[in-house]
Amino acid sequence: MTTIIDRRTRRSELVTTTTAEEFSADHLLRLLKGDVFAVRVTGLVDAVALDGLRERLVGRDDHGPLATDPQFRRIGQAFSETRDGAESTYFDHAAGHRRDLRARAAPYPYPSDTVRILLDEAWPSGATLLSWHSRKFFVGVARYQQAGVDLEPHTDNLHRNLPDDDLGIRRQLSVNVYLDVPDAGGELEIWDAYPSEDDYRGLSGERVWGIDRADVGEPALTVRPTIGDAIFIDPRRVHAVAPSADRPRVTVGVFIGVRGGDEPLAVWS
Ligand SMILES: O=C(O)CCC(=O)C(=O)O
Ligand SMILES: [Fe+2]
Repeated sequence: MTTIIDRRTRRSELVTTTTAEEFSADHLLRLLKGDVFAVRVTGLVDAVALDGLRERLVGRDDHGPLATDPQFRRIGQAFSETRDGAESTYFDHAAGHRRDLRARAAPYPYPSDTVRILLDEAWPSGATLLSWHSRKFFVGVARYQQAGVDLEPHTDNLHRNLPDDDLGIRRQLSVNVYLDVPDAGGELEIWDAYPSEDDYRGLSGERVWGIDRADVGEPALTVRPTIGDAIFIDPRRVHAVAPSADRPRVTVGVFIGVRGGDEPLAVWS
C-alpha cells in the first residue's frame, strides 16, 4: 500500500503545470536537470484560436507519409526523415512548408509561431530558427497519428542526422501543441531512462527505429494531453505515445536546441 502511494506521489511531481503568462526559463532548466519529466503549459492556444485551428487542421487527409515509416502521417517534413546527404531537399522545402502551414492556419497564428514567441520572451537571450550553413530549418511539423499506430519508446537526437555539425547544440528539448487528442489512448509516456547514443543503439538492436515496449517496462510518467495545451519534454529521455483507440491524434511539434544559458535557443522540426 505504502509503495503505491509513494509511487503516485512521485508521478504527480514529475509533471509541472503552468500557463503561458507564468512560463519561464526556469521551467526549461528544471526539465534539463531532470527535476521534472514534463512541463505542461495549459491553454497556450486560446479558445477562439483553438476552434479556428481545429476547423482548419483536424480531420484533414492531405498529409503525407513519414519517409522513415509511412504509417506516420505529417504535413511538413521532419529533419529526422533526411537520410544520407538528402539534407538539401529538406532545406529547399523548409520555407515553403513554413508558409504553407501558416496559410492553412490563417487568420489564426500557427502554433509553432506561438511557441517561438513564448520561448523568445522566456529565455534570456531569446530563441531563433535553427540554421545550418546559412540554410534555415523548417519548424512546426503537423503530425497525424492515426488510430492504432504506436509511437513506440524512443529518444530524439539532432546529431543522428547531423553527426559532424558545428551547431553547438548541447541539449535538446521537444514541445508539442495538442490540436486533437483521442478519447481513449494517445497518452504521452516518459521513462526514467536517459540512455547514451551507444546504449540507445544497443536497446534498438536490429530495429529501424525505437525500442520494443517489452524491453522498457512501465513508464515513470503518463500524461494525458488536453487540447490547446503545450507539453515540453526532454526527448533524450525515453518517451512514447500510446496508440489512439479512436481517432487521429493531431499535434504540432517543435524541437528546441540548447547551446548554453547565455545563448539563444534554436528551434526546428
Ligand atoms: O506527441 C507527443 O506527445 C510526443 C511526440 C514525441 O515523440 C516528441 O515530441 O519527441
Ligand atoms: Fe520523440
